[in-house]
Amino acid sequence: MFWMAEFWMSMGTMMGSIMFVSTMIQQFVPRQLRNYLSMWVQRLLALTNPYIEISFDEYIGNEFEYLKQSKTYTTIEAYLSPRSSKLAKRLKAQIGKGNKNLVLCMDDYEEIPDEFQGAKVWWFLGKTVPQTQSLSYYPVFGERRHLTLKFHRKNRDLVAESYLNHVIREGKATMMQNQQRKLYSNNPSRGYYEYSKKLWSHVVFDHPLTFEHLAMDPVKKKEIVDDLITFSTGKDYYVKVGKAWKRGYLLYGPPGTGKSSMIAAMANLLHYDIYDLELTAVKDNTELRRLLTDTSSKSIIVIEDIDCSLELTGKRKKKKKEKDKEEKDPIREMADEEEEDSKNSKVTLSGLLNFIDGIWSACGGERIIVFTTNHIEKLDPALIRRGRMDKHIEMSYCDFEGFKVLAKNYLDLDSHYLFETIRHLIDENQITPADVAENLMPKTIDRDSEACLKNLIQALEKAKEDKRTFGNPKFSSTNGIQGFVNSQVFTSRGKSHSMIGWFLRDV
Ligand SMILES: Nc1ncnc2c1ncn2[C@@H]1O[C@H](COP(=O)(O)OP(=O)(O)OP(=O)(O)O)[C@@H](O)[C@H]1O
Ligand SMILES: [Mg+2]
Repeated sequence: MFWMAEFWMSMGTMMGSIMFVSTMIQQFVPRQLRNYLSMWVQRLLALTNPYIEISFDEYIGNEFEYLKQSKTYTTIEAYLSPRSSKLAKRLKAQIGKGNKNLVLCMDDYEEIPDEFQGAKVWWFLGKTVPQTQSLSYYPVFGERRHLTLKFHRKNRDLVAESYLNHVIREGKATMMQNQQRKLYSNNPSRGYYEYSKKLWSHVVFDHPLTFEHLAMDPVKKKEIVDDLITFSTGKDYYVKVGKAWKRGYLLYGPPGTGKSSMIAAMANLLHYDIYDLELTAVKDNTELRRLLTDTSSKSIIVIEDIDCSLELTGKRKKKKKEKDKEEKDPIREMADEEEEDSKNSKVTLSGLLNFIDGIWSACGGERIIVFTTNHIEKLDPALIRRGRMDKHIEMSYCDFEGFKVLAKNYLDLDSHYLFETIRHLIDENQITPADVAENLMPKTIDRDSEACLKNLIQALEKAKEDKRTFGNPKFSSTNGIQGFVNSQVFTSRGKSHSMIGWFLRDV
């Protein structure tokens, strides 16, 4: 016991002496000499210390200017977040973007190890606390954190050339995943928004639909997913072949076959924003260009019902003019024309072609352009030729494979004795996935699966009966009962069915 007391007493004396010497140095050694001495001490330590440290500050700037949060720091923080939650002993919890979930990150003065290609490194979160507190609007005099990366000097090249790039790449990917995605729609060029100069307005895009939910041929589905992933990871390839980093998809098929649903699945797969472009609200080609340059990269630009959009700019106006010509006096006619011109979009086909693949589409890159249509045969071949619309995807009626996907989604069923009956009926009829989905949707609180399957069988039998009476239906109705529907009904309702309308309906 006695030796312990003596040990602590001598320790105390030693600490006291160190403190005394350091106070003396602070008091009597001039600052410049102090800095000089400290530099030499650091150099001597570096000779014996085999570890190298790189520090990343939370804020950029100095005390005399407004401090900006460093993007590098936040990216590294995002990279470390999943590792911290596994490895750090003390963690801080923050609410993630959109108040959705808790994000864990390491607490101050914590250290976590990481490994890269066999090399071990350590990350340490430190902070500098100001000596004196003063009031400020800006975080100038507040606490400043810094992340320090420590590694052995033999790994210097590996860290500088590969590891840091890996950290930034992964960090950015994590940030993308945590980010809330947006569904933008263009504002009409006349009216309030013209003065506020806001071309797009947005809502949070939070649609749960993924490729797994989509009822379609599994081989085709895999091909599309592969194509999208190849595109999103193909930056270097596009640079190599000298192409703008964009890809066009044309989705065509009858109503209710999943064209809009596929756009949601694409956005969810790639974590891209969606820009739903309503062409009829665009004043002219110049505005179309401005809209494009105002989109961000990592986005899907959608023009729904493209056949209806183009019709509005040309043919329909002409017909009306011809009809009215004989009935009106010339002055009235001119005034009406001017009024109509100011209302109608003057976007031309060539403007749209420029929009897709002209020099304007090269701004920024990483954009997907999607057109949807119920009538591919109505589209100008120039608009959909490969290179503009690189991939043409036909969305079609539901087959048995598609039904199985929907039965799993809606009823959590992999098999059922009624499946065989449905297989025969589905092969004999044309029914859209939207109709199948509607029939499979439980209508009672007990979610009786068998009743839903019977509903579907009933709808399919009715469709069979109708087919016998009226012939093959052009399209199915979307109220769950198969019917003979004139295709004109769908053409005329076309424009009101924009992506945003669909999104809000589905949410
Ligand atoms: N292939 C599919 N897989 C899964 N669900 C589908 C599919 N097709 C349609 N649905 C269901 O039907 C609803 C309507 O489909 P969606 O809006 O995607 O059709 P659409 O092809 O865009 O139709 P329109 O041509 O009228 O715009 C969706 O919300 C979804 O619930
Ligand atoms: Mg649609």
